Amino acid sequence: KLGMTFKKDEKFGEWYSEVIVNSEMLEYYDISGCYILRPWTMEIWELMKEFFEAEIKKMKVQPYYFPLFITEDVLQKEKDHVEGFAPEVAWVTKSGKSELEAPIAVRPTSETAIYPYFSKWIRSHRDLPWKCNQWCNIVRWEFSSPTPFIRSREFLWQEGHTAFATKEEADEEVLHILELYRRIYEEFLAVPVFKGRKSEMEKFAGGLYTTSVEAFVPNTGRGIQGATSHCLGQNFAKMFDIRFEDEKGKRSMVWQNSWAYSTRSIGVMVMTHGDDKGLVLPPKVAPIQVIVIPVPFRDADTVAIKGACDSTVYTLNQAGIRAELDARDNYSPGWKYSHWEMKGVPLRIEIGPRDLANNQVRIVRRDNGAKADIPSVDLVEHVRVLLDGIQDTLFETAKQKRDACIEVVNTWDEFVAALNDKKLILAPWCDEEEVEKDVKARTKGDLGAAKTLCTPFDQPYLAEGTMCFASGKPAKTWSFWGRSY
Ligand SMILES: O=C1CCCN[C@@H]1CCCn1cnc2cc(F)c(F)cc2c1=O
Ligand SMILES: [Mg+2]
Repeated sequence: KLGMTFKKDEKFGEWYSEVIVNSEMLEYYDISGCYILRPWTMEIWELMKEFFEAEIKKMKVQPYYFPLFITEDVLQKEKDHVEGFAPEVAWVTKSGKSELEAPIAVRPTSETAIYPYFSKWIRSHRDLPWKCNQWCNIVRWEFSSPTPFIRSREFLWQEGHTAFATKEEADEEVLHILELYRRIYEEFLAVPVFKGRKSEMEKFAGGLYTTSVEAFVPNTGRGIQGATSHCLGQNFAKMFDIRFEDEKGKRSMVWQNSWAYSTRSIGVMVMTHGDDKGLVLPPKVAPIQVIVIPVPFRDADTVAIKGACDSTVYTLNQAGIRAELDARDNYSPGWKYSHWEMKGVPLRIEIGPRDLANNQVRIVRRDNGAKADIPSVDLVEHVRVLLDGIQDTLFETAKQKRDACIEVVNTWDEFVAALNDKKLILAPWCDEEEVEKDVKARTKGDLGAAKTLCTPFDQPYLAEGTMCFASGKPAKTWSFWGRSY
């Protein structure tokens, strides 16, 4: 389908749905909250995975695959970690016509599937640090309105689960992984994020503390958790009896972390960069970075043009640039321009008789529409510079837009006004959970309540005597607040 019906700044929800379908990323499915991920998505997912997998391999993280199914007893093992989530768990109760002895859960996360085996495998300090990661699908029967990529009943993620002899080692890894997540968002998806710590209320209940990278969607004024890196402390070691014998023969509980990012990241990228012509892909995650299109003229030498296109694609591929040729004779050049713009391909190269005669190509940027005639001899260098330029421009533009949404507030009235103004709020907070609960209660509404998004590691100066915006008590920290996905 060519051309968009909806505009990003007018009907964001409809625009988003149209972009991901028209760009052939995703197809709707007959089960609510479930979606078909098509090659254009899977190739983006694989490009991110290539980076992340290489980085965790440097950390000696080993690949595993644990079963999709978890017995009821095992899942219930950790009460307070699962209890709040119980409504989201999907259960298998039958096979064919016969009832199962006991219902079996489909994994909503894999702690309870994995940790009994950590208990069995980890015996000595020589087994530590233990580092495990799996790439898999997860099922959570969410009830709030589903949004493709952002909130679905099944999604793909990686989940890392590690164990250490000391807290120091665990703390260090939490931040190392969080930096990888920042890089995935900022260096690959060109999406600006804040690193920070979740509040006691928002953290993973089963853990000691949670860190996250937080993104923001200006169009909806909602924050969104991009990825999480938790320190679990020794909570799960206690529950699952995961102990090791140290050098002196003393048995101690391990210190654990768990960390994940998911296909949600792809949805955030679409929302951030897409425009009214469709998807806009950052080159680092573009399955096709350059599409080459022959522009034949009635009596022009179509064979020579095709030859020039082939050699252009070949030269770019040899240079490690993902280039493809669209020589389909059943579509016009104009149709192809719109089609590949809809799919968000960063650069288009047009080669027609004039280009051939002047031994040049015409290059068009997807992000800003700029056109340039480039001598074929300097092609690779120019394309590399252009791709890097697009990557940087997308990030800087997104960062500028996100920063323009930040509102520093000091009073409740300013907070409410900023919230209704779809702002990302930075406010001084007394860091008390009761106050956080109170803010949630006072901002309940059909758009959802305000909550803390994170306490950013990068703290602005907090002047002596600054009061909490909500309680009037002495503020202890600056925190980001807002509505969220
Ligand atoms: O966020 C991560 C990183 C990867 C491993 N897991 C942690 C914590 C997941 C928190 N969480 C999140 N959602 C859940 C949904 C459920 F239905 C359920 F039974 C349990 C959970 C649940 O534990
Ligand atoms: Mg959830």
